[in-house]
Amino acid sequence: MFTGMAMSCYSAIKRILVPRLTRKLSGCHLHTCASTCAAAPPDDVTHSWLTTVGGGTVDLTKDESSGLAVLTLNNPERLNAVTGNMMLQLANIVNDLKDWRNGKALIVHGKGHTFCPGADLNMVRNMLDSKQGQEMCAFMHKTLTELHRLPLISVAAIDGHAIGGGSELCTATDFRVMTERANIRFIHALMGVVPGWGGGTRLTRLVGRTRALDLLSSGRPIGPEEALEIGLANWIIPTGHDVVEATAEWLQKYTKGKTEVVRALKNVVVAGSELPVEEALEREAEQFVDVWGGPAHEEAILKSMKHKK
Ligand SMILES: CCCC(=O)SCCNC(=O)CCNC(=O)[C@H](O)C(C)(C)COP(=O)(O)OP(=O)(O)OC[C@H]1O[C@@H](n2cnc3c(N)ncnc32)[C@H](O)[C@@H]1OP(=O)(O)O
Repeated sequence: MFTGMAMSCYSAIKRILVPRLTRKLSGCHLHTCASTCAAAPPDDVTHSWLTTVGGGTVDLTKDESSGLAVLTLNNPERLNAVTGNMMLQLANIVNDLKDWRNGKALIVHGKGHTFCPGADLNMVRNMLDSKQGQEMCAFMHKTLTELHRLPLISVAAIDGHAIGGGSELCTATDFRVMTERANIRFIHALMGVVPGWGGGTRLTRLVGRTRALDLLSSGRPIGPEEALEIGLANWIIPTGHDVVEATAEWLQKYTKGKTEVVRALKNVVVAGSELPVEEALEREAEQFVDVWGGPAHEEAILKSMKHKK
């Protein structure tokens, strides 16, 4: 009997603790899952030529008290096309945001009245050899996957064009808001390629198989009304408002809670949408334990409030 009990204790410990320890030891959490890491080339290989393609910057401002970060693609002469240098800066910013403990939300937008027309075509023209294409794709694929998994509620604020890689970038946030004059365009097929920054997969999950195939294979622009109707966009920014300010105000309904609760909720949703169900359920339980009895929970229980609205 003792042996039987010991065995069942052992298997329970093995089932619950070993995967957690393994994850901790390997440093593999939601941001850096092994499958995505495997897609990327060694960093030094890609960095060596990405640094040679300059122009533009990616800027980040972080407000420690509200927990809101604003990421700006800043290459307005080329409508914020993404150069190699900007790809590296974007990856560094995503890494920085992973460790930002006060972070609750992120707005991604483009400088001037446009979002992003994808990769810098001047760069793309010089890298038609498939090895560089593969390296650039793997680098952006990893960066945007990690952006998508950040424990922050993220929104792409789209004014003007989101084309090619720009349309892929806007699928890497949790929400998309658009101005009346904005359009999202998966132009890839008309350029003789398919999405390579993870946007094809994210689009399919967002709008479903048939609609994704329609948008990807036609390469037609999608305006704000249609984007809203098919669930690609979540709000239309009223004309005449500052895009970032209006988006920050719109976001507030999602970020009223305490930082740890907002972050835990995002982690639950990432796990629920990406992991096999048993693993996702385990992650959800872990996030629950993390916030149970915490300051937000204690405050709410002590107030014993009624939720009438
Ligand atoms: C896996 C990733 C794959 C990719 O992302 S590949 C890139 C796909 N993107 C594209 O093909 C978009 C190309 N651009 C366009 O179609 C048009 O510029 C666009 C966005 C409709 C805007 O048209 P307009 O409003 O008439 O503006 P415009 O054409 O005069 O552009 C203003 C300046 O911006 C430049 N620009 C636009 N998109 C760019 C890009 N992707 N790379 C490099 N430069 C780009 C454009 O060349 C022009 O510069 P300039 O005034 O000629 O010096």
